Amino acid sequence: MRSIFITGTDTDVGKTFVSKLMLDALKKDYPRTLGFKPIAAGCEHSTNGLRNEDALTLQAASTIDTDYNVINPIAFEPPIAPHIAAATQQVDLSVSVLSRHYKNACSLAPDILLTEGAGGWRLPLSANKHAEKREFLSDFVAHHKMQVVLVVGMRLGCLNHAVLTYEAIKKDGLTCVGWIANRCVASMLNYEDNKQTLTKLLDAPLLAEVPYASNKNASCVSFNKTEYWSQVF
Ligand SMILES: Nc1ncnc2c1ncn2[C@@H]1O[C@H](COP(=O)(O)OP(=O)(O)OP(=O)(O)O)[C@@H](O)[C@H]1O
Ligand SMILES: C[C@H](N)[C@H](N)CCCCCC(=O)O
Ligand SMILES: [Mg+2]
Repeated sequence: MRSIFITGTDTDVGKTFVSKLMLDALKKDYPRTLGFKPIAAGCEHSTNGLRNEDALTLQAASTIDTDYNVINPIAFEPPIAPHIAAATQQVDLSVSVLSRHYKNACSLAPDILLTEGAGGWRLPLSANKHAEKREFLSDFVAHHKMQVVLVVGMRLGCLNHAVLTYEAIKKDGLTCVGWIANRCVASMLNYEDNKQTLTKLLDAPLLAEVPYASNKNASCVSFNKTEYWSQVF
């Protein structure tokens, strides 16, 4: 099984949008695909319990048919930082709890498991004055030695966010197998110059470019893979 973690330069940069396109593209070479959204903040009440749009998107794009709760085991209603929602509801958000859910997803024997983060790389799972008592979502990714794909939301400010995220991934001892340029805004001035800058600053290949979809629907855009895509996947 290949275990890929999808991180982004921030919340709302297109991790889910790109994950859906990746799951679509990967099923040719990896028949059993599974998207996994361990923590979702921002859910709607349904008759079956809380439901999150990202997790539903991943569920629909996966070839493995499984229960919602496997794909999204930890769901909070308010669209806020998950550790704050967890504290309010006295829910244990930790690497050990996430690992239990991760093992459950792995037990379905996917050829590829695509785990979508929440927010950016250093998302807190718990906050404590004492550094040794803190946990971050990145600790969970490091614990399972996942390969990381960085989604860069191509908008002003992304250079700083992309370089800092890349540095943190490396510092955590993980491999960023590539980055994806997602045109999440209608127009970015000097887009090509920004893309070229990132190809020089990030020591990881550009795997694909995703055009802007004016209707915000990932089914309406083509996923433009580079020559590096097939080397990585
Ligand atoms: N290439 C694109 N073209 C048009 N709209 C896009 C594109 N990428 C993302 N969007 C839109 O931007 C919004 C944020 O995207 P998305 O939900 O995928 O972000 P995210 O990084 O997964 O956020 P979160 O941190 O909440 O999981 C969505 O409305 C999505 O449809
Ligand atoms: C609600 C939002 N869309 C995400 N699900 C959660 C983003 C948390 C970001 C936390 C932070 O880094 O400030
Ligand atoms: Mg998302």
